[in-house]
Amino acid sequence: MSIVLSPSLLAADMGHLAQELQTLEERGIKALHIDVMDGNFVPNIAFGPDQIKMLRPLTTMKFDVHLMIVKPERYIQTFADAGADAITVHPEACTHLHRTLQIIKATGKTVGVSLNPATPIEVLEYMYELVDRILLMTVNPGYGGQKNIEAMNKKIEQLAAVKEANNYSFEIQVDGGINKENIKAVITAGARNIVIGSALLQRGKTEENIADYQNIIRSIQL
Ligand SMILES: O=C(CO)[C@H](O)[C@H](O)COP(=O)(O)O
Repeated sequence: MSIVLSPSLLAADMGHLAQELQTLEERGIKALHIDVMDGNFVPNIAFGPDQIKMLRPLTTMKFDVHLMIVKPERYIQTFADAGADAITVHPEACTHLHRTLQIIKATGKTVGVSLNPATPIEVLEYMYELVDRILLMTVNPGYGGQKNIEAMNKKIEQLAAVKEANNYSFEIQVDGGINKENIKAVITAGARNIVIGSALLQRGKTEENIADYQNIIRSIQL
């Protein structure tokens, strides 16, 4: 079973960023989740293309860029040029989701779509074949360190059932409040790419945490 662990940059120690990225890479992490927040779609502000551009030469990890911004189509090329490998947008923030997904596709980056907890998966009914990744938010987006909404496990199962029934190729990603206690439940429900911020990037404990998550993942029988 292949599970991707995607540490969230939001929880990184900004004073020692280069070192943090090196630790992640040395421990086998292949993807870094980068939350972009505009203070409008979500109440918080975080990261822009200039920071991503500066980080790009520091690591070979894939940059998985989650755009929590209104009208993301305005910035997709900018983030692609800055070094994103994967770009994810919210239907709740797009006027024309299909067009926005086509714009991402045209950049050659992988195409992701993310749903807030209150948004049902049915909004994606005609989009499933266009996307490489569906990110189910397991908290309301905007802040790291929030409590996981357990009811989202049912939504993960529902999406996994749609994927299985139709043989779709998209990856199911989850983000928000994932920790050592609940990671097994989200994977059992069907998630295969797990974003973790505050319960992974902890100064002095990051290496131990990664080993713990890798062990938990290895122990899961599906
Ligand atoms: O995108 C988020 C909030 O908008 C996530 O919650 C964040 O990336 C992960 O942080 P944590 O694991 O601490 O919940």
